Amino acid sequence: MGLNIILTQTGRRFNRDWIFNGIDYTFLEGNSYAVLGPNGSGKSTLLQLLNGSLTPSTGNVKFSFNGSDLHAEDVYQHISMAAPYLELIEDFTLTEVIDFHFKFKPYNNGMNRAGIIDLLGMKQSKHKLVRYFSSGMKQRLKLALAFCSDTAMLMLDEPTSNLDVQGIDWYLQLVMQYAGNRLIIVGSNQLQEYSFCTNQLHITDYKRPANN
Ligand SMILES: Nc1ncnc2c1ncn2[C@@H]1O[C@H](COP(=O)(O)OP(=O)(O)OP(=O)(O)O)[C@@H](O)[C@H]1O
Repeated sequence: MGLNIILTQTGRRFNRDWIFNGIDYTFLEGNSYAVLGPNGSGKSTLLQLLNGSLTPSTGNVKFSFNGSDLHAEDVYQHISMAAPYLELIEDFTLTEVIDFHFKFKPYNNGMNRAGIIDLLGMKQSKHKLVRYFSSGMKQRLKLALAFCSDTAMLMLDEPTSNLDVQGIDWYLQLVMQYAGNRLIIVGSNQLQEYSFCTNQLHITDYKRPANN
């Protein structure tokens, strides 16, 4: 399995404001990339282009899966994503959230519901409604769902938001154990959460004015 993404002269604007422009960049299967930049620079916007949920205003975003072209609207099937703006279903219990998620995505090899609850250390909270989880517990749950899904791309926007020091260590363990050989893209401005990435894309390099 493998997902590749090729950007050619890619730019995005909202109304008259160009967020970035002229990105030529290739994201290759099996590699890890950090998308870096200060608050409001356009990291989340670029991640949305890379997961097919937003179209570029100029230039191209081309996806391929196992060597065949993939339509942007089908990319979501091959992605697991964790981000502060993607909400969990608050009216579900932990068990229900896990079962619901894995109706749509397959488990990683050898993983199952009990394995995830173990990984989270949340046996006591199996039947607790997610709305009563702390913000750190919710973040851990989002990360566990993403890492334990068998998908070609792992997309993590601000993966350690709301995590304490132990939570950050726990996240780094997930990276070592469950990242596997997939394409990993991390949107971040905190070294601790992207230092394992072997490639870096700085949004500020693409703040040049647009021609159109
Ligand atoms: N739907 C939208 N309509 C108009 N402007 C938008 C929209 N989405 C994002 N923006 C603007 O685009 C810019 C980039 O936002 P984005 O969320 O991509 O930044 P970011 O680098 O992820 O920021 P942060 O680190 O704070 O999460 C901001 O100025 C934001 O206001």
